[in-house]
Amino acid sequence: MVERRKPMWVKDAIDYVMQYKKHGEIEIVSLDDCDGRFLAEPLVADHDVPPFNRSPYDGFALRAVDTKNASRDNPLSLKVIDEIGAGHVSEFEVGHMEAIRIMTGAQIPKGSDSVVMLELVKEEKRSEGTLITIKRSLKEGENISFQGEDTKKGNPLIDRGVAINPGIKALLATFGYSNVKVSRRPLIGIIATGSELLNPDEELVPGKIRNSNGYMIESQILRAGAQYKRYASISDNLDKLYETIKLALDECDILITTGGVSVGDYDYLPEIYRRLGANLLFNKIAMRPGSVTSCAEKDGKLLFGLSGNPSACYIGFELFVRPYIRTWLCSERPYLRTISGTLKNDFSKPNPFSRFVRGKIVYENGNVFVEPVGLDKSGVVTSLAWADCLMILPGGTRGYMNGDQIELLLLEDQQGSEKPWVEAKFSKS
Ligand SMILES: Nc1nc2c(c(=O)[nH]1)N[C@H]1C(S)=C(S)[C@@H](COP(=O)(O)OP(=O)(O)OC[C@H]3O[C@@H](n4cnc5c(N)ncnc54)[C@H](O)[C@@H]3O)O[C@H]1N2
Ligand code: MOO
Repeated sequence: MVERRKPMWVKDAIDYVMQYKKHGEIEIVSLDDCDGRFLAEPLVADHDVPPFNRSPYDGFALRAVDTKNASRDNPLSLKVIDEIGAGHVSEFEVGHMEAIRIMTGAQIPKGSDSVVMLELVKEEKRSEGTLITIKRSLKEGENISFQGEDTKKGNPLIDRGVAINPGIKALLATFGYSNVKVSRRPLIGIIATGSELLNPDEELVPGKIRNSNGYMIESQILRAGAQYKRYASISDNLDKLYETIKLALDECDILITTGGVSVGDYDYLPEIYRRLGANLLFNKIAMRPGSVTSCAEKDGKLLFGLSGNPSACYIGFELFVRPYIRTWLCSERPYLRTISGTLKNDFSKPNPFSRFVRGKIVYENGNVFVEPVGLDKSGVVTSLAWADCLMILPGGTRGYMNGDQIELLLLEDQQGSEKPWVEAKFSKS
C-alpha cells in the first residue's frame, strides 16, 4: 500500500524551510568581480558627493554681485584671469570684475559664486588679455553644483543584502571600494535522477529524454545569486544515489535533487531521507504544479527534493529554494514580488490546490494584463521559456474568467519582497 501524504499549505512549507535560514559568511571580492553579488554590509557615504563645489557647465566663474546691472542695453565686461579644466584647481582668486574660464567638472575658484555658460558671453582676445561681455545678471549660486548636493558624508545609501547593480557599482567606485565585502554564495549541489535521462550532447533514443531540469536549476541558482556544483545524473539506483547524495551533502551547503520524489517504484528519495536519518519537513504541498516538492534537513543543511516534471521543478525552486538562498545572502526581501494584473483569457480549471500558472505580462494603455503561456501541465518545458510571471490562482476556487484581477509573482524582478505571498488573502469570494 502506497503511503498517503498529507498536503501542507504553501505558506506553511515556506515557514518550515525558513526555520533553517542562515546568513552566509562575509568574503571580499574585487570591484571588478562584484556584479550581482550581495552586499555584506550597508553602504554609507564616507565623503560628500560631489566632494567640492564644481561647475556643471563650460563657462566662466565670476562674482554674481559684479553682474547686478548687466543687461542687453548695459553689457558688462569682465577680465579673464585664468582658465581651468576638470581635474585642475585655479591658484587665483576671482576679484572685482574678473572671471575664470572654467570647464564642466572643475572646482569653482575662490572668490567666485556663480557660472555663466560659454554660449551666453562674447569673448574678445586683446593684447592686454581676454575680456568677456555679459548681457544678463547672475544670482549667487547660479550654475554651481554644490559640495554634498548629491549625498552628504554619513548618509546611509544601500542596505546590506542588496544585489550589486550598475548603479551600486558606481557608488562603490565613488567611495573608493577597490574591494567589496559581499556574502559568500552558498554552494548548491544538483543531482538529476532518472534512468531516462540523457546529457544534452547525446542522441535521442526510444524511451529517453534529455536532462533539462539540471541545467534549468543551475540557471535559477545563478539568478538567485548562489553558485552550483553539478553532479552526474543518476539512474534509478538506490545505493548509487544514496552515496552521491551523501558526498554532495559533505561538499555543498544545500542540495537539490530533481525527480524520484513521488510514490513510484523508482522514486527513491523518501527512502534516502530515511537512510540519512534526515528530518523530513514536508513531502506534499497543496499546490499545482509541484505538489510532490519535498524538503528534508540533515545536520542543519537542507535537501530540496524537487519534482522531475520540469514546470513543477521550476516552481518548487522559485517558491522554496530562492527565498532560502536570498536570506543566506542577507537579503531583507527574499521572496518573489507580486503585482496585480487582469487575466486576458478564461482559465476554467477548478483549483482544489493553489495553482501557479506560467504567464506572460502584457502592458496595454498603462494597465497590466496577463495571459497564460503554453500547456498548464507540470510535465511541460516549453512554457518556462515564455513565462515572466506565475499567475496565482488560490486553492478552493472554481476557475477564473477573462477580466478577473489576479496576483502575479514576478520571476525576473531583482527587488523581491519582504514577505511571501499569503494564500488566504487571495481566496476568491
Ligand atoms: N501514483 C502517483 N503518481 C504520481 C503522483 C502521485 O501522487 N501518485 N504524483 C505525480 C506528480 S503531481 C508529479 S509532479 C510527478 C513527480 O514525479 P517525480 O518528482 O518523482 O519525478 P519522476 O517520476 O522522476 O519524473 C517525472 C517526469 O519528469 C521527467 N523528468 C525527470 N527528471 C527530469 C529532468 N532532469 N529533465 C527533464 N525531465 C525530467 C520524467 O521523465 C517524468 O516524465 O509524479 C506524478 N506521479
Ligand atoms: O507535483 Mo505535480 O507537478 O503537482 O503536478
